[in-house]
Amino acid sequence: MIELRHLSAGYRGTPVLEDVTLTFPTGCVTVLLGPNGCGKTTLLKTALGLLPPLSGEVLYGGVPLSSLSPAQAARQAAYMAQSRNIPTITARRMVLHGRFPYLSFPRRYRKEDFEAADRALSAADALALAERPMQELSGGQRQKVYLAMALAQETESVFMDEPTTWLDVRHQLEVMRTARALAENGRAVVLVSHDLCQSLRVAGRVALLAEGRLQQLSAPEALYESGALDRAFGVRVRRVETEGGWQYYCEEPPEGGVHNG
Ligand SMILES: Nc1ncnc2c1ncn2[C@@H]1O[C@H](COP(=O)(O)OP(=O)(O)OP(=O)(O)O)[C@@H](O)[C@H]1O
Repeated sequence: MIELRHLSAGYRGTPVLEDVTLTFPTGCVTVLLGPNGCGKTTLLKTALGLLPPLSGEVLYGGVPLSSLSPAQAARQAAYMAQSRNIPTITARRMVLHGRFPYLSFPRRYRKEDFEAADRALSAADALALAERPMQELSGGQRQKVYLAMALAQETESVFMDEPTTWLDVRHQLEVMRTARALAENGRAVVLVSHDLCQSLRVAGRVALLAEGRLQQLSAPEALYESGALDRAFGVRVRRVETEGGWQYYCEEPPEGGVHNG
């Protein structure tokens, strides 16, 4: 399990987030929610060791991340990043990059790496794209390949930064279903999304970040009932009960805005 202890994260000594204590348990989708620029990506990158903490600790299974090699860390946590350069390779080669942490010198893929890559392509509904060059794929198709690359890493924790960007509604729902299925199969899924309504439906727990702090960590229903979402986003979040459970939606704030307390 990955754990953040009194973590301050930011750039060049200036914190974006301070004193965040949070665990990402297995079997659960933890969604990070918060307004633009509140530090969601900064927190993910710090938890993954891509950005050094300003203070506090990141622990992987009780071991400080700073004491692990990049390959050891990458066998525990995979990252589906928000944007990246598009290399001139096929989708299958891209997904095989997810196997790097398992290769020893000389880096030659084994049969099991090809099998893991194809399992991941299949789970991300991207097997049909395997031989296509990345450069020729649409934004949504590429997004599926990046998801497959993260899955091919076969880690206990999977971090996804806005994984539904570029996807049409059906594929957005599929990615959310995949996130939930990964958690049901015992993984820890950490998801950043701007789709408040989908996030509240998929989350086991929501960490609400705003004003440089972790404001609240709770189940979606409790977070909704607290009114903290309305205050953080300056909207009115509403919900209706349907056969499929709660459906959330947002309305304009009342005149005069949403007040604290
Ligand atoms: N490389 C960087 N150097 C300096 N400041 C940065 C850097 N990257 C991000 N920031 C700043 O850190 C703050 C948090 O950015 P971050 O990308 O973590 O926010 P976010 O919550 O993920 O935002 P969004 O919802 O818009 O994607 C912002 O003020 C941003 O300008």
